[in-house]
Formats: sequence, structure tokens, C-alpha cells
Amino acid sequence: MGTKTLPVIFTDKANPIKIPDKCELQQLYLVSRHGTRYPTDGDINKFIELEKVFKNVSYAKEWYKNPFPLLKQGLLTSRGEKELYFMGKRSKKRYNKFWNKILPYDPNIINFQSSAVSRTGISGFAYSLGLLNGEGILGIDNSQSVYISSIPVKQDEELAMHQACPRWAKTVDKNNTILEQQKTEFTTNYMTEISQRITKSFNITPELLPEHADSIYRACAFAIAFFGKTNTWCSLFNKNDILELEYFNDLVDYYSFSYGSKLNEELGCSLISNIIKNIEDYSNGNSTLKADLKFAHAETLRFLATTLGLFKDQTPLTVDTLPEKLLNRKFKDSTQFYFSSNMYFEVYTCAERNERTTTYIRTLLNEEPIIIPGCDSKYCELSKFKELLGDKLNCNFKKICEL
Ligand SMILES: O=P(O)(O)O[C@H]1[C@H](OP(=O)(O)O)[C@@H](OP(=O)(O)O)[C@H](O)[C@@H](O)[C@H]1OP(=O)(O)O
Repeated sequence: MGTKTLPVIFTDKANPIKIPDKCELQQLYLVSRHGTRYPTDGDINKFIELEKVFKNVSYAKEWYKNPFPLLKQGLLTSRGEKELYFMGKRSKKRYNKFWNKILPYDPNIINFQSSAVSRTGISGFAYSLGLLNGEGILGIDNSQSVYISSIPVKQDEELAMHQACPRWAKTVDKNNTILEQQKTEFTTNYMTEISQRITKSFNITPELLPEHADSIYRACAFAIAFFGKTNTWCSLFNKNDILELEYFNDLVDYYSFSYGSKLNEELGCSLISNIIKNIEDYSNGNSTLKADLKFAHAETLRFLATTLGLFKDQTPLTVDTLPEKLLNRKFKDSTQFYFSSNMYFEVYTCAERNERTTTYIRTLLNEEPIIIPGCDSKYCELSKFKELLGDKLNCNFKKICEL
């Protein structure tokens, strides 16, 4: 169900990572999406519309009403809070030696940052409670309070990069001819047939509009995320409908936040450049920062992944290539950027035979190591990592984004 998919991992259990011989984990960077949230107002309004359309459909009489108050739009759910709390618990166990060396908490050593949105700030706090449980002096379980900084979204080049980029707003979010063409083609070639079949099967009058198919898909996604139910909105579809609508939502994200628009390949440059700068500042003795923990959005991770060249298919995602890519593509929100999805960058120094030390970065997506395209292995030399970034390293974000 695309970015509205529940995380695969939902446990506080984890094993300590294995550190390569002659290496030491020096720093830890995290960019995490928030946990499971309420639908945004855009989606809730679609569900209110569906409630009207399905009012007299007997098959849906038990479940057609919209259950999400507009006042709750976009808020983190209690399940979402627990996802991040568990993530913090897993972090403490996976990097136990690393954390024990740098605790108790010092904001100059462990940095927490979120985008200026409640769901991300609360997610960061939940992570901190899991990570630092028992390490503080507050309450019966010795909780630790933490400082979580954020920047107004319009200035936040790292965590809300598209909102801080006027050129993205003008040329990608709007006036995106290719995206509009793809949306029209998918509506004509796929959504119309899905809506007409549902209309006919359930004798719906007036008939469903093509765009109702995507509204039903989103209602299905939140029925699963909130209620674990696949026998309500989801039951209006066959399996192929769901795969096609998932592909459509991936396609929209591909052109909005990834390889579908050239500018998107640059937008993660401030975020990754600041990580590299913090690695080098620490390595040169100019910084005490050991852990930098950031909490943001699906698009934050998608821009970051795109700047790193991750999940790039050989040919672009288009409506035409749906048949070949439906079941087999690299770009797939539901397995990459679901609720509470995350990327860790582990920074190691390793002693070499000639007594020198080399700095390596190991990247993890959703707590599984991945290879950055162009790196020789999961442990990528810092010099290689920087070389692969090219002119994205130390980019001039304002210049890239000026109109
Ligand atoms: O389609 P919606 O309104 O849900 O889009 C949300 C984004 O949700 P996503 O499409 O990623 O599932 C939301 O990202 P999130 O990671 O915070 O859930 C984004 O912050 C929000 O602004 C909506 O994006 P939009 O493009 O502004 O509609």
C-alpha cells in the first residue's frame, strides 16, 4: 500500500551488530520517517466524498462512513508512537557498546532534530524514550528528557527540502507536464475500468468517477493501517487493481520526489552534505557530535535515496511500462518508505596494515545494510562516498532552488 504501509518490524527485540575486526563505530546518523499517522486532510476529504457516494450501497452499509475526524489530520497515532519507541529500544540493543560509551545524554553529543510538524517531533521523542529508557533520573523507569530542534519548513533544506525549494514548487509540484500526462493516461487506461467494474458489480448510482478508484485505494490502505481490515474498502478490488493503483502512487512519487524530475536528484544534497561535514568535523577533532538523529517524512527519505542513486530502474516508470514493472521494479514505496521507515549511516574507522586508519560508511535501509551504487561493498570508504556525490557534495541549495 505504498507509503501508507505498516512497517515490517514491530518489536523492541534486536541483536548487537557485528563490528568488523580492527574497526570501531565512531558515529551514528539516522534519518527516520515518522510512525503511522492519520490520513492528511486531502485524504479525509476523499473519504467524506466516498461516504456520500456509497451511502446507498448495501454491500458497504457496515463500513462506508468516514471514521477519521478532520481535526486529527496528519497526527501521529499511538501505534506510530510505539513504532518509534521500539525503534529506539532496538537501537540501544543493536549499538549497545556505542551508546554505553557516550551516555548519559548530552545534547552536544547526541543531537535530535525533526521537521517542524507534530508527527515527526513526537516520533523523535518516542525514539528518545526507547533509546534512553533507564538512562535518566525521571520517574519510576528513569526516563531522560531531550531537546529536539526543528527549523520552519520553508527554511528546512535538510528535512523538508521540497518546501524550502521555490524551483521545486514551480516546476515539479506544479507545471509538471510529464506527471500530468502520466496521471491522465493512467486514469484513462486503468482507473476508468476499475471504477466502472465496481459501479456495475455493486449497482452504484450515480456511477463512480475514475478518481474514486484511488480514493477507495487510500481508504483501503488506512482500513488496514488503523483497523487491520482487508474486508471493507479493499474487498471492492481484485489483486491486480491493488497492484495497479500501488504502481500509480509510486509513479506520482517517482515524478514528484525522485528520478522523474532531474531537480529531485539534487534535493537531498544539503542533508547528505551536512552528514559528511559532521563526519569530517568529528574526525578532525572539531566536533563532539557522536549521534545525529533526524525525524522527517517519506519524501525526505525519497529525496535522500534519489541523491544517493538508490532504487533507480533502468528505464523510467511510465504508464506504458506498467505491465513489465508491475511486479518487478526497484522503485517501490511499500517496501522502502513505509511508516517509520528509516536510513542509518554507521561511521567506522578501521586500522589498515600500514598503521593508517580509513573511514568507512555503512548505510542501512530499514535496519538492513544496502550498497550505495558505485561503492564496492556495504562498507563504503568515505573518500569513495564523497567522490560518488560529485557536485552534490557541498551544494549551493539556494542557488539550485532559486527561480
Ligand atoms: O497523499 P498524502 O496527502 O498522504 O501525502 C502526504 C504525504 O504522505 P505520503 O504521500 O508520503 O504518504 C506526507 O508525507 P509523510 O511522510 O509525512 O506521511 C506529506 O508530509 C504530506 O504533506 C502529504 O504530501 P502532499 O504531497 O502534500 O499531499
